[in-house]
Amino acid sequence: MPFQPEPAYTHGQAPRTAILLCNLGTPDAPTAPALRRYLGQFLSDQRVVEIPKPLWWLILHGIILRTRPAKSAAKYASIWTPEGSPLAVWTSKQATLLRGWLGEAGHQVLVRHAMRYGNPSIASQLDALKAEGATRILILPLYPQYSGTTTASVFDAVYTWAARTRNVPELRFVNHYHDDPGYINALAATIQTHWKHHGPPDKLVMSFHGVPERTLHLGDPYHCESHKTARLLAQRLGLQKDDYQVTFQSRFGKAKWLQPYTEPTLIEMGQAGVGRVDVICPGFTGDCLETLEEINQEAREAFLHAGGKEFHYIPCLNDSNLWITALSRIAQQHLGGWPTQLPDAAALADAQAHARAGGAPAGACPVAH
Ligand SMILES: C=CC1=C(C)c2cc3[nH]c(cc4nc(cc5[nH]c(cc1n2)c(C)c5CCC(=O)O)C(CCC(=O)O)=C4C)c(C)c3C=C
Ligand SMILES: [Fe+2]
Ligand SMILES: [Fe+2]
Repeated sequence: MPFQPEPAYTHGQAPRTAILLCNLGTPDAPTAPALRRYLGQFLSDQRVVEIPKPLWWLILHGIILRTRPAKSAAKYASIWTPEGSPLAVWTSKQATLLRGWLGEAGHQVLVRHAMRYGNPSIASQLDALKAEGATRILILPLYPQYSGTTTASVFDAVYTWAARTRNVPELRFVNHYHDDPGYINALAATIQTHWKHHGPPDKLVMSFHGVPERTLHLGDPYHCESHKTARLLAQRLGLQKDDYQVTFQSRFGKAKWLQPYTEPTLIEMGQAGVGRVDVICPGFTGDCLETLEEINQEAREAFLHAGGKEFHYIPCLNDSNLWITALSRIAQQHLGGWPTQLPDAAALADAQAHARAGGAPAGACPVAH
């Protein structure tokens, strides 16, 4: 792909630091055509589905994209809000709050959010940050646990953008924060607040998004990081082994995924006489289809149908103060050494002079402007 032309005045630009919060992405509307576009992009990513391309292309276009979009659209319609898809709403809100939090802490950094699939795309937001003058960009995925299927795929999109960019900003990447004390503390506080009003359940289920089991054997740390999050959270809540259970949800396809599976486990619990379960999804930083529909609707119904008495869904961290505080600390740790103040008056005047001259400072370029 040819490199895009870029304005030459950026040669003399004063440095600015930026953060790009990245999430998975969501369809633009709860309709079959929007779902087809979204799922087509998502499920064509070889990080997500590792089946060899020609065979997978046939299955994806011949079967999945003919049947799944309409079914998924109906599920999305059941959780859609007047502002849009919950995942998009929370992600955008988190970026706005993080900008404010960092500003309060005296850091004048640019903050935007992007989606790996759908809109706003990672490439469009990196272009926008560059146009706003960002010369250093921290890539911060909203996935606490690293997985090749999610985190690395975000990084791929950044590398692809960089590979077609002439003047590449400095880039840093956050791999994970599954054991970050602020993140664990924010989760614990959400649960404790719920228990203050409702008392503790018979069982706390911590449900993480699943991945194919083979990725664990091929070196993906996601399984271990999910279990570490759960262990730290249980410790922080003072729970014993029998008080909680880690499960994996959202299985896709016929292959074996990480076990135990969330819904079958809840059914077993209902059948075994567990009266009340509380379910939290610590791997999701914002509520979305997988938590609001799959857990709070489908899994709830399955548990109650199997004999369970009470099902409490504990929402994701979303816009909680403790979570945004944790996120801003995680960002600040990774910004270490990068200036986070607006350029001083002299640097700005210098940059403006270069911009007016249409190029770099006099004498700094090998050619006259
Ligand atoms: C096909 C394989 C999939 C893998 C591997 C996978 C991993 C994975 N996903 C998330 C987070 C989210 N997934 C969401 C939706 C979703 N996930 C898959 C498939 C895989 N995910 C599909 C097909 C869908 C779309 C919905 C559907 O049609 O069923 C979402 C919600 C998006 C939303 O719009 O609300 C999130 C978030 C993680 C963290 C993860 C691996 C660790
Ligand atoms: Fe997923
Ligand atoms: Fe493990």
